[in-house]
This record gives sequence, structure tokens and C-alpha cells, in this order.
Amino acid sequence: MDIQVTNLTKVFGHKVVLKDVNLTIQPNTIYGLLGRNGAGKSTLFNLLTNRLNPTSGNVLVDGQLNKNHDQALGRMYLMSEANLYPPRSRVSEVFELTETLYGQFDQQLAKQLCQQFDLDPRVRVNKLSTGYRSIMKLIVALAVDVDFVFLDEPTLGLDANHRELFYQLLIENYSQRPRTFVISTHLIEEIANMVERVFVLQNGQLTVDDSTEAILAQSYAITGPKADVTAYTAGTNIIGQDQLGHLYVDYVYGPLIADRPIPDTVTVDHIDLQKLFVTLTSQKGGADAI
Ligand SMILES: Nc1ncnc2c1ncn2[C@@H]1O[C@H](COP(=O)(O)OP(=O)(O)OP(=O)(O)O)[C@@H](O)[C@H]1O
Repeated sequence: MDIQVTNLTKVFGHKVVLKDVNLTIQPNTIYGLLGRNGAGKSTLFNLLTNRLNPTSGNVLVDGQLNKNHDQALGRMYLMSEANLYPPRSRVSEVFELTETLYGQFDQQLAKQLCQQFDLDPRVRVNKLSTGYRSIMKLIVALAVDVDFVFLDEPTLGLDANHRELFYQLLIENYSQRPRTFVISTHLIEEIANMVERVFVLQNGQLTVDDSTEAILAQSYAITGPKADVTAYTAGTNIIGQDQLGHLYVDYVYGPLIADRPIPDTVTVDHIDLQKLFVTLTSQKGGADAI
């Protein structure tokens, strides 16, 4: 089962939030969905799971429109900020409710995760702190047996220990029961080691859709005296610049000119995902300029 997004556009009033987005979400893959505040990540999740209707374009699950495909929608779970649970229900009742809605829920795993996070399943949802409310939703997302799990800012409100525990449990859980996770987050360095593919939303458009490996392999910082750097990077896809004291840096995303010799004064380094993302999305005309 795969999800194909074709020419997806979403307009709210006069605001174009997603513009002609095309992407495919494959089975058994962990994706990172990156984008600045307001870039349209939550909107994309809501369109994928049929909580919103597109202005134009389609979301196809195995070639069939998601809105006409109840069975496929039952194979997707969206963990989001929205609080959909009756506030007076207990955590254990949320687990039961999810089991009723989705048919399959690993109660034993949920119990074990509650112990690991020190969450008492008898507590009422409206008595939970923000962090523990997120933990409860994360436990649901890991224990519900679906093929596509969408995690919208999953670690919001979690302290560093709980964030680390969650990612560790997610990896364990994924290796035992492979399925697809799409994770949107601002804390990119936390997911950089586990995401296999990355989507970047910018200006309502998908500007990066590639494997993490391929992205990192073609992300460079070229450092040296300005004249030498710019001569070396001419004709490449320069996504940003920096001035570090008397040294100048060009950030390049994409291939370098293969047969151009690197001047002795210039160093070529790879940059990490966080730096790439920040550089890409802080360009003029970035996410805020829709
Ligand atoms: N129902 C709505 N009506 C009007 N505008 C909306 C609606 N939902 C979202 N928007 C607007 O669409 C834009 C994208 O919002 P969205 O929540 O998808 O972004 P996001 O990438 O998830 O942001 P963040 O990282 O801040 O959560 C925002 O400018 C938001 O104000």
C-alpha cells in the first residue's frame, strides 16, 4: 500500500498553503517532514488523512481516492495537537476507544510503554500535564496497528529524557513491526539519524524529496576567501552564504562541478541536515512570503 499525492493544492481564503504538491509515501519507511512554522505540514497531514478536502489535486491510496476508501483511512493514524479525546476519560479508556475505532491495538505494548514513561493509565486525560498528554498520544500512535503513522510535532512539551526515550522506543517498535512513520518536527537533529527520506515544504511547495543519504551527500559548505569560493561555486545551486571572520562560506545543495579543481585556499565540507534545512528555508522569499 502506498500513498500518492498528485498536484495537491490547498487554499484558505486568499492564502495558498500548499501549491501543486506531488509526492509518494512508500510502505515501511521513516520520513521526516520539515518546514518552517506555517509551511503547511499540519495541513498536509490533514489532507492525507481526509480531515480536510483539497482545493484541487488528489490523495490516492493504492490508486484510489482516500475519501472514498474507508479501509485505507483505517490504516492511517494521525497524532496531532488536536485533542480528540473526551476530557474526562481515563488513559486506559483512550486505549480502548482507539482499539474500537481501529480494530487493532496492542494493549500489552501500551501498558508496557505506560510503565516506561511512568504514566498511570488510570489517570483522567484532563488531569495530565501537556507533556504527559503528548506521551499518551505517542503511546497510542505506537500501539495502534496501522500501516501509516503521521506524527505532527510528536515531542512537543516533552523533556529531553522523554524525547530520547520516545525515539528509542520508536526505532525498537519499527524494527519489530515495520510500517511507515512520517514525522514533522522542528528538532531536526533528533530525527536526522533515523529518517530514511526527507520532505521539505517551503513556500507551499515541496523543495526537497530525497533519501537522507543522498541529501547529505550533496550538501556542502565551501569555505575560503570570497573570490576563490565564488569562483569555485559558480554555476552550482547556492542556497546561502555566511561570513565567518575573514572567511566566506557558500552553502551548496546539489552537485559540484566535477572537473573543477578545488583551490588550495578553499575547503569543502559536508553539512548536517539541520544546517541544510535552516539554510534552505531562510532564503529570501521563504515560507513567510506566500
Ligand atoms: N482552517 C484554516 N483556516 C485558515 N487558515 C488556516 C487553516 N489551517 C491552517 N491555516 C493556515 O495555513 C498555514 C499553514 O498552517 P499549518 O498548520 O499547516 O502549518 P505547519 O507547517 O504545520 O506550521 P507549524 O510548524 O507552525 O505547526 C498557516 O498560515 C495557517 O494559519
